[in-house]
Amino acid sequence: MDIHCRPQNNSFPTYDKITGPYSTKPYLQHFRPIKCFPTKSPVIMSLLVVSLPMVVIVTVRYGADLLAFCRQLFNQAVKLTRGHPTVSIDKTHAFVFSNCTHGQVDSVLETFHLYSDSHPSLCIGQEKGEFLDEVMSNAAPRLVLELGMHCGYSSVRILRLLGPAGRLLAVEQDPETADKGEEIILVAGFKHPQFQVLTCPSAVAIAGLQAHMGDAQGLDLILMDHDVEQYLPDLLALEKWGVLSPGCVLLVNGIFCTEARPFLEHIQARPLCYTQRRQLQGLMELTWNRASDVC
Ligand SMILES: C[S@@+](CC[C@H](N)C(=O)[O-])C[C@H]1O[C@@H](n2cnc3c(N)ncnc32)[C@H](O)[C@@H]1O
Repeated sequence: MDIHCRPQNNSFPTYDKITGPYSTKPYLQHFRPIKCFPTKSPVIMSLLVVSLPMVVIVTVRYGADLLAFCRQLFNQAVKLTRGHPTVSIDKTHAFVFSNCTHGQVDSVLETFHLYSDSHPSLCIGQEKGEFLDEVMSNAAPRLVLELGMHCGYSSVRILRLLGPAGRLLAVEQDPETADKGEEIILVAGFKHPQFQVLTCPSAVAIAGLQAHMGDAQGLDLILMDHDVEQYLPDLLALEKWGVLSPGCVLLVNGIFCTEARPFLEHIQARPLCYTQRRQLQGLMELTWNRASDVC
């Protein structure tokens, strides 16, 4: 294919609709045809024919990954240039509410991911979310307590893996955040008998927990993702009120924070009561061995 380059004397030609660009006779002398694609070469042509299917296969197979990678790079660059803006519950809620498909739980989670790709977010996110999924699938809990509901991301993850008899008690101390989180849970398609939002500080929720447990014998899984300084007092209160069922799984986020040290010292000093299991990026899985008399 031949193309024409700009005229040397900068007197750029007008576009002639009938004969096409740069082809009217008076201007022809200004242009020097250049061969930009030697299509007549059989070697190049056969290379093209051979490589084209490979390009198509690679694009189909890895196109989404490549796109996601490029998007992440772009978002990181945007974050760097913008500095460190603060987390906005209103913006998180508005984005998820107006961009997800209502009633489709996967769409709600994907929209959260999309938002946190380019905005600061407090949600545990996809990687830890998948870890939470695994723990949920293994434990098959009946009653789950979530401390720190925020905008409902982890609540939605938990609810979608609960069995038909399963229930979630989600605690959030900030009333506005609790309303927004609850709305997102409803948008994801969950109904009120499946979950209850307790709008109060964790200590208050734990003290009154028995009233919300229904016919459940105890808590089977607890996600702690609220105030790290509150982890130990809340664990002690849970022990005191006797609401942990034998084998109860604790998923505790932010375990590397210095504020989490008293909590870690407590469980490490009681190896008969607590078994430390897996850990991912500061999200630690523990089990409570109530069977032991010492606990
Ligand atoms: C890190 S966010 C939770 C994120 C959530 N787990 C998720 O992945 O979507 C922490 C939330 O805990 C709440 N919070 C902090 N201290 C609390 C407390 N003592 N009791 C109840 N909620 C608390 C905050 O208001 C905030 O919304």
